[in-house]
Amino acid sequence: MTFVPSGPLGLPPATRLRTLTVTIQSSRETWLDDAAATPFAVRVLPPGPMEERVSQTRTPESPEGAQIDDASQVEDSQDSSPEEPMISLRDVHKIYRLRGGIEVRALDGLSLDVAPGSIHGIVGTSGAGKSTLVRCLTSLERPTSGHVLVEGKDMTALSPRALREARRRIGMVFQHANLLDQRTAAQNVAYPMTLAGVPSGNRHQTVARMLDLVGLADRGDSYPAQLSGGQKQRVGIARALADDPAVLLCDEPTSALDPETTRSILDLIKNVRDTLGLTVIIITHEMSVVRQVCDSVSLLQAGRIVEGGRLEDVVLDVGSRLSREIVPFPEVPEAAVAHGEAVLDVSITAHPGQPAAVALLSMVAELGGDVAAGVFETIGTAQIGRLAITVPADDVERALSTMRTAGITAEARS
Ligand SMILES: Nc1ncnc2c1ncn2[C@@H]1O[C@H](COP(=O)(O)OP(=O)(O)OP(=O)(O)O)[C@@H](O)[C@H]1O
Repeated sequence: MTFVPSGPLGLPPATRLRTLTVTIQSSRETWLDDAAATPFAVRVLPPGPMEERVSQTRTPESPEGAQIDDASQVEDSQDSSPEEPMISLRDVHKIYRLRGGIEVRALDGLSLDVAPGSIHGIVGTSGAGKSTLVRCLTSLERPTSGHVLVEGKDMTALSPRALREARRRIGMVFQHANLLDQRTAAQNVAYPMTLAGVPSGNRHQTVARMLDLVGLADRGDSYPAQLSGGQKQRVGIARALADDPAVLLCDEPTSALDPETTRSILDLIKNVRDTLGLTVIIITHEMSVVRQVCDSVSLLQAGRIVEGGRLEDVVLDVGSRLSREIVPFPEVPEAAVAHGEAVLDVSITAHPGQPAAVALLSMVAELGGDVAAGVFETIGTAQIGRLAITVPADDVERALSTMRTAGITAEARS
């Protein structure tokens, strides 16, 4: 049993807290080593009879998929003011056609806006379309239809040359840093700039600045084998930042790290967002990542965003799937439930000055129940509590009705 201090939930310091982690299973794939050292990587796809249907994309600016060679032409027509989203996906479809004419709708009308300077989490189960989304965002793949706008530029309408420029505005961080083993940390950070033809004087300055920013100013001469997993990831982040991106796209950036290193890498991501004013997208299956670092979140399911919004709003919508996964109900071992008792799942929310937990606890006491387990989280200015309440099995309906009348969300655990 662990304890939380009192807060807006109005809990006495000795109230039980047990935080659980819910995982959305997701497998990530390998990225080619050399390609991953560039801001964009080639993904190794599973072998199989896959055939991509490439369609012409029609946009208002480029009828029938005409390509625009000068990015500024697009900028003029799609002015990116501060109020505009930094990233905007509009009705994006990605259809793969397998041999035999079978179609896989990897993205199925996905629309999403990400505000400038925000950290946006995208979660979804395996096969939901996360990798396809990453590839469409970075233009490694072209959507079958729809628009992908980054900084107001429609990536689906640019010529190869303009697209190369636009892609440099997106830095990528992967699950594994994928550093080049034969190069030092500094050389790894410099690599994308070398490819982009940045003069060596500027390169050296930028590398020093980036290594300093990620807390590795004194490790520039170290080779990857001499660095810890967290340090390698820091080098990967420095490399992603070296080409001065506006967007940092992080694909499972902490999935291979232990909890403490995860925390420090997320702090770093937050810090670089604050320092450089970046917009960050984090693809993750770890709800702790969403809780710790995201301002907003989207749930991707079967190629569509089915839930999402500001983290605080999402979590306060206690019945939503995202809310239940970000702040899950606590487990209650069968042995902890006495014969003749039933478990109720109860959710409460509170804001500063509006405590809710004490009222609930006295209601539970009146009902002859008890708190078997509880989880409390503070997100922004809101607090949410998930409690497993035991009540006499004969009193379940009365207990549910009493709580619901008091505006408390409660249901019997099946
Ligand atoms: N090149 C391809 N050809 C055919 N189908 C594909 C291709 N790439 C992805 N798919 C299919 O598109 C759907 C979404 O796949 P995607 O890899 O984007 O999911 P994901 O959310 O990244 O999954 P995971 O977390 O397991 O990596 C799946 O049904 C997948 O089989």
